[in-house]
Amino acid sequence: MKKIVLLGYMGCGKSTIALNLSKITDIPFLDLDKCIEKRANLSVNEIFEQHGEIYFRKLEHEMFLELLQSSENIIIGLGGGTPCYANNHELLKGDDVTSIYLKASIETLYNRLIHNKSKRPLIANMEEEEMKEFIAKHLFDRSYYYNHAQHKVSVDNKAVEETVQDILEILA
Ligand SMILES: Nc1ncnc2c1ncn2[C@@H]1O[C@H](COP(=O)(O)OP(=O)(O)OP(=O)(O)O)[C@@H](O)[C@H]1O
Ligand SMILES: O=C(O)C1=C[C@@H](O)[C@@H](O)[C@H](O)C1
Ligand SMILES: [Mg+2]
Repeated sequence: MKKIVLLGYMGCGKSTIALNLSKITDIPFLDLDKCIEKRANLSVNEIFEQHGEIYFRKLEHEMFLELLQSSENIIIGLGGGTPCYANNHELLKGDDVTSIYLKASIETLYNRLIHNKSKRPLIANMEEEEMKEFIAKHLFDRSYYYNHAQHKVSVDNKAVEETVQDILEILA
């Protein structure tokens, strides 16, 4: 069964785009972070605080494998870091997988994340200036993994509907 996998940096719009794509295609959407939270019965923040990031990355890998192995068609919205750990990037090229990197500039990411950082443990406690520098470096490191996606869609200056349309063209 087919899996449409959306990936990219925190705030690039994976959850928002996946939800909209799901409504149009009638393919169910599962958010990997939410699946992990449900399994652990803790929020992502609480998992980081109580068990540490390595524990989170293990859960994340297991849950990603589980979703890929399910017998349903699903849209999977990955966590921002998912492709960068546990060789998860190699899973982006699987036979029944269509993986799409939602590519956003540092500017776009900063402008979105600055209003919405409390639920993202990696940036929750950062000052504005520190955050911009962090995003720039982090995105640079992570791009190698994100670029293993089969397709790339730029999201800068686009409405949600436009990005969804770009994805529908890839899927056609
Ligand atoms: N195309 C868009 N135009 C404007 N704002 C958007 C767009 N897509 C998403 N947003 C906004 O950007 C923020 C981040 O989006 P979203 O939570 O979907 O990102 P994400 O990639 O799932 O992040 P995370 O990795 O942290 O889960 C949200 O507040 C959302 O409303
Ligand atoms: O970019 C990251 O490493 C993360 C992104 C979020 O989706 C969560 O998976 C978690 O906060 C880690
Ligand atoms: Mg999300």
